[in-house]
Amino acid sequence: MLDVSVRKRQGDFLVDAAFNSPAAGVTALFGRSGSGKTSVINMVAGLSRPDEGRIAVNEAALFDSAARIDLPMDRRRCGYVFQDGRLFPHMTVRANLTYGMKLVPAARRVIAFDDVVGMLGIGHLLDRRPARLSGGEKQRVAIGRALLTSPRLLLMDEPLAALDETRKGEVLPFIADLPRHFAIPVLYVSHSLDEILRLADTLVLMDGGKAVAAGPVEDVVGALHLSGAVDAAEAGAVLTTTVEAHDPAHHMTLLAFPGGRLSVRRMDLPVGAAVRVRIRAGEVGIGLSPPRDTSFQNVFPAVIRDIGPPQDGQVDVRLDAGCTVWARITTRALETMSLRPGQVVHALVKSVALTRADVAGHEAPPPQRAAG
Ligand SMILES: Nc1ncnc2c1ncn2[C@@H]1O[C@H](COP(=O)(O)OP(=O)(O)OP(=O)(O)O)[C@@H](O)[C@H]1O
Repeated sequence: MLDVSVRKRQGDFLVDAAFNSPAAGVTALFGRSGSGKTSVINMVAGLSRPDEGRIAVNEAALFDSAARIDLPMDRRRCGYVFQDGRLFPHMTVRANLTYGMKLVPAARRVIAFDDVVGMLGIGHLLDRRPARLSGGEKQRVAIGRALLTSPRLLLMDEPLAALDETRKGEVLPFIADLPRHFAIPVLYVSHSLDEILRLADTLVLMDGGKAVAAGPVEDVVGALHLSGAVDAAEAGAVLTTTVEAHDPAHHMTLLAFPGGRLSVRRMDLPVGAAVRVRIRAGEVGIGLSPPRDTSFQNVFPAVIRDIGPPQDGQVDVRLDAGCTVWARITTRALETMSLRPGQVVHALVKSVALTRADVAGHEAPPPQRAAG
């Protein structure tokens, strides 16, 4: 278990954040700029000292003001990957990597050089200096250097933020595989919902210095929708589904979820694989009866739970289809259809975005849009 409960005044800003998460997989700290994400991760690393609180990884206290524990950075055994890599420019990649390793007594080295180099695909770069690496290669080396300190927790503060989309796509699968491959929990700061949906198991939503929600990603995404922590275009639902069957004749795959089935573009995954999908509110409409003449492949019954406040002529409607799905419709449609809470309707899903296909331990494909 990763246990964080910290209080610190920084000028006018008060960090007062408490959350815990399983010390396994990726825990993401998510929130708007200035919400306190970096402040929290820096306190975990030992780069900044809370006024009071407790930080523990699997019962090992790194900081505990009541017990007067404040381990120095090197004894916290946290690997840290920064946004800008921070490699030593005068050293080769090999020297950068072994630098991290030599910081740790040989008896405590549980992660092997060859394993890290092989897993990150950086064997051909070992004799180069950082100036001759691409941004994505630099970040892979920075991750390798952090791993080779055999940390008990890997901290990553926006490690992809400085990369373009292509480079991000290169590095992201490595980060996704880290926790399982090396059995290391990762605490990951990002303000990109796409990244978080690809990577995270647990989501901590930060707002105004506080952790306002924490839990499995699928649960907390509902809170994101309500809190305004994501832009309207990004808001929606995230569901974990299971591959139920393939329809090779139509190049489709059927995904089972609590409300029924979703039909998406064919995925190369075995039946039974767990797949995380995202259904943006703007991609969902509402019908009073199941439409017969439509190209929509994904239509399922649902009950209206809430109708949000109107904004720019649109409202978000919270639907219960065995799990929460949001639909964004016009206020005019709301009035002409006389929609109200408790009513049984049909959700019409225009498209489903696949965000992660390894929830049950399978390889993650690149994100793709699937016609629905
Ligand atoms: N040393 C400091 N002294 C005073 N205020 C600080 C200090 N460090 C951070 N702050 C303030 O604390 C708040 C939270 O900053 P923090 O960097 O933790 O946010 P963040 O969520 O990581 O933001 P971003 O996504 O932009 O990196 C900000 O208002 C910032 O100005």
